[in-house]
Amino acid sequence: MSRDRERAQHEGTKGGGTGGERTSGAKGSGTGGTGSKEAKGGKSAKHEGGKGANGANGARAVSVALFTADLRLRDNPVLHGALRDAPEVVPLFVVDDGVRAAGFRVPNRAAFLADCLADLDAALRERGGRLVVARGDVVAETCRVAAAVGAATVHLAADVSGYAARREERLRVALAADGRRLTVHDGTVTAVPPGAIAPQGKDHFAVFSPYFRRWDAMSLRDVLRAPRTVRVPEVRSARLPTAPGLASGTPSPGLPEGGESAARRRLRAWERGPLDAYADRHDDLAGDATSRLSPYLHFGCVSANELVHRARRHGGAGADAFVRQLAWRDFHHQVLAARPDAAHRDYRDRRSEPWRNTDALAGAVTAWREGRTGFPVVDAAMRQLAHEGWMHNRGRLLVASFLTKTLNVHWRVGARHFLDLLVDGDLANNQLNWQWVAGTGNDTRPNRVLNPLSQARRFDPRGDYVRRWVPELAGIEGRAVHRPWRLDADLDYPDPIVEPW
Ligand SMILES: Cc1cc2nc3c(=O)[nH]c(=O)nc-3n(C[C@H](O)[C@H](O)[C@H](O)COP(=O)(O)OP(=O)(O)OC[C@H]3O[C@@H](n4cnc5c(N)ncnc54)[C@H](O)[C@@H]3O)c2cc1C
Repeated sequence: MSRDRERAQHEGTKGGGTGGERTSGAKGSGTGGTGSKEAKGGKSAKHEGGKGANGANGARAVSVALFTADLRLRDNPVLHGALRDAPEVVPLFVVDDGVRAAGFRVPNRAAFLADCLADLDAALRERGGRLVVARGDVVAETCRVAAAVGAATVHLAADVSGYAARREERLRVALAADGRRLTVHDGTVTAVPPGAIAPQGKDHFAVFSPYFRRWDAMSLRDVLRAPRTVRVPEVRSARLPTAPGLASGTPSPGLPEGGESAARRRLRAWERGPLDAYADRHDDLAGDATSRLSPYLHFGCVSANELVHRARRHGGAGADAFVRQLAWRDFHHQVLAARPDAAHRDYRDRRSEPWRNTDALAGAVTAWREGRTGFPVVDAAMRQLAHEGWMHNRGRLLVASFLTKTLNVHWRVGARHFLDLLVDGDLANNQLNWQWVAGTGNDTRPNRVLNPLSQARRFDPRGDYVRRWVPELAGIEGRAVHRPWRLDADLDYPDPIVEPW
């Protein structure tokens, strides 16, 4: 049975709506979906007596909330579940060697992560607790901490990548071997859990529109309050990591501040400001009219579930359009959950053009990376990425089209560069959006090529976005900035690397 099917079957075993949880462990079935009832009758009793873990005999009862992509106190089913289980909780973050080894810890996301952890620790301290930090293999470290405090249960968010699936399985087996349980919470990372909705006889939706119809009709779980107090038992903790301690290299200068507090400030400003005009303005490159919540969603500083609830309450065309974008996020997550290899392999290839040899195009790829293609709107977007670790969605679409459709360079080359820089760099959203643009994903128009010039005229009609990011062209007024090759001016700006069309 696929992971999603299994999850779907057990969806709602506890918690209902989109917030199911699966507990497994002690009895040793080794697979998920045993349901909390069965697991509670398991070997955990051994710990109640043996290690003084559980409250039944009057001893201390402890559980572990393992934070991963849910670095928040509000609306966090993992923390909520751990606190429901036991009066004392270890809020644990493991600086995971596996993430670093896979090349996913890069300076921009490391800087953001360091902010998130500091903010989470401060929020826990306000509530009488603190964040416990460990370093090393996430499974070994979690088991070590659970054993040190005599925890019967570890709580974890369900997540979709192949790495997350392996982590969950390894943790389940290792904890069960030690007589402990793992409870996995759906609806923590996404609003609607992957697999909760699927077409008849299939494990995921490959097309967005029918997915959205079902997604929109789902009743979401209620938003959970942040706990008032968190009691943490005595346990050794490493120091809070700093950005340089998480990844070497210099972060981009214009990164946003990470953490749940910063996410709440951004959310409030977004709701008071651009949200109402989002339906009309979200494609305006210079307008800064999108939420910029993507890094906070990626690290779980705010939950997608809460954002959907709040937007629906807010109402209006802007909020509806915003909810639809959040559904795109869930859509890509359910594809990756069902097809983890889509992170690296074509989901399906319907392109008419073959890929070109990247070595032969090394100069063009470097120009693309550095924002020196000679197409101002492409270069502006690439320079925004380098400076802010973030790029406007319209920019992402057109630079990805330029690389994969105009230069015919494989999408993996562009996706890797994005993952190296994006502070919201996310395996599901990044790889599957790249595939969508490249014509190997779910796009219904696989051979569509975005023309940089017409895109620029449409989405940067006055040229403000280009002038903001390409200082060599800052003196050119109006939309003429989009075609510098037509100007009779001595500009320190490259000629187009391909013939403009
Ligand atoms: C080639 C390419 C690569 C991308 N890589 C990533 C990535 O690594 N991480 C990432 O979070 N998004 C990625 N996106 C999707 C999208 O560009 C960003 O989510 C969006 O620009 C973030 O800005 P925002 O928070 O202001 O978005 P808003 O417009 O305010 O949208 C709200 C939220 O909806 C979600 N969302 C919006 N558009 C999309 C979309 N097309 N697909 C999935 N979710 C979406 C995001 O979580 C976003 O924060 C990529 C898109 C493309 C075309």
